[in-house]
Amino acid sequence: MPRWKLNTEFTIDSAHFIQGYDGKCGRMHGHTYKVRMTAISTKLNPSAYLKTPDMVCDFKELKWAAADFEKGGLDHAVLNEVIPVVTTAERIAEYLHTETMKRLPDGIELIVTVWETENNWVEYTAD
Ligand SMILES: Nc1nc2c(c(=O)[nH]1)N=C([C@H](O)[C@H](O)COP(=O)(O)OP(=O)(O)OP(=O)(O)O)CN2
Ligand SMILES: [Zn+2]
Repeated sequence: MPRWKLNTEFTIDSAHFIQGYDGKCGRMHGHTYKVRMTAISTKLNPSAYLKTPDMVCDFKELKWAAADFEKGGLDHAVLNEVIPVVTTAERIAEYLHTETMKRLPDGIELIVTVWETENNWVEYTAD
């Protein structure tokens, strides 16, 4: 069976602190998070901009979080004010997965990878 693996990467500059963390990460600080979205599908779909079934999904739908906070994304947001759970990289990846899946056609497997620093990253998939 054919299988497409669509990838896009973007960055989000944002502030956060980890509630309950007994150390420096418990204080407000910032990261340039790098995010990779991997969308896997065995069929192609139409999109809001292309009515024929020729995309896994539109890259635009995978990159919504890269937009400015005031335009619905997470760039230049205080993550603690947006994400309703503790803002570890693990939970940020889970949140991005949940919110992105709402924007995608059915039948897509999504993998979200979030780098908090160059050397620290997490990968999230919902099974
Ligand atoms: N499993 C996780 N561990 C930590 C997370 C996380 O999201 N998941 N987050 C943090 C903090 O947000 C912190 O900002 C990161 O700190 P740290 O890894 O210490 O990064 P530094 O670049 O400052 O590293 P140094 O070794 O202190 O220079 C912590 N842990
Ligand atoms: Zn941090």
